[in-house]
Amino acid sequence: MLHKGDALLEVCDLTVQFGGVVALNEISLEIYNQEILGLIGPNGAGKTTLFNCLSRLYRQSSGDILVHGQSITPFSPEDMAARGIGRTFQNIALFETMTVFDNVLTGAQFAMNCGLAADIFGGVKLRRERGETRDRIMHLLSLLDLADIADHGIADQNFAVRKRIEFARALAAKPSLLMLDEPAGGLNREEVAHLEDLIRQVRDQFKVAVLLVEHHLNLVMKVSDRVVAMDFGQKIADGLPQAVRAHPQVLQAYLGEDVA
Ligand SMILES: Nc1ncnc2c1ncn2[C@@H]1O[C@H](COP(=O)(O)OP(=O)(O)OP(=O)(O)O)[C@@H](O)[C@H]1O
Repeated sequence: MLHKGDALLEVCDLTVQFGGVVALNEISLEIYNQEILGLIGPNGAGKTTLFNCLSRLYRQSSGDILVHGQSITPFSPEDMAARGIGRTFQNIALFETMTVFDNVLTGAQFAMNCGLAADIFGGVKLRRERGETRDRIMHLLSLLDLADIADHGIADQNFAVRKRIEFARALAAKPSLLMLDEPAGGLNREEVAHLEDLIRQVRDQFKVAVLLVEHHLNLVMKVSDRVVAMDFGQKIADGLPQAVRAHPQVLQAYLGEDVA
């Protein structure tokens, strides 16, 4: 049984306003160690705003976010990786001129808080010579079925492969929470099934908690230990996937969409 004291991350009465638009309205939720939390909600519910606030790309108007009980309000996005919060992006931003291996290596550099791009590029050769980092990255690449293309460039890789590379890069930073922003976007049915296995495998092997923001409801319901549903910037349900799926306010929010 999970207790509040075990929370890895706590969102406390968080409000975000863009001019007159209240994107998040006093939302509170917790993420526990090594749990997979799915975050769902129709368009405009506030999922991306919350995600960006957790990454410190956005600043809240009021409320707080705690990681291991400590407020992350003063931190920058670069600080977050060093504090064990990793993320992937909806629109993949990989370094096009670098190899697959070196792209993943940049994630390991973030973990060491070498946030500046200059440090990353300057440090690549040095890092590469360090056996432990290399072995760890090769292990990650194997797990993600990328080992065979470790020395290949990014430019030739298709969308699904790029997503796995981004996944590997986020894990290279040794996060305790991995935030996945619509990882199923643009994937076919087979690739989504693979992603489902991958998310569980990653949680089990790397002992990370996972926050999964996703429109693909079947994936969320299958893979998550717990699901939080949002609508109009508020939390409308929080519980086991089947209970959230059947929740009247969730059904109402998704009226006309295939949630049941
Ligand atoms: N940068 C911004 N400036 C102004 N309004 C914004 C900004 N970002 C989000 N919003 C507004 O905040 C509300 C929540 O948007 P958000 O993108 O967080 O929802 P979402 O649940 O991620 O939606 P989607 O599933 O379509 O990505 C919406 O009304 C949106 O128009």
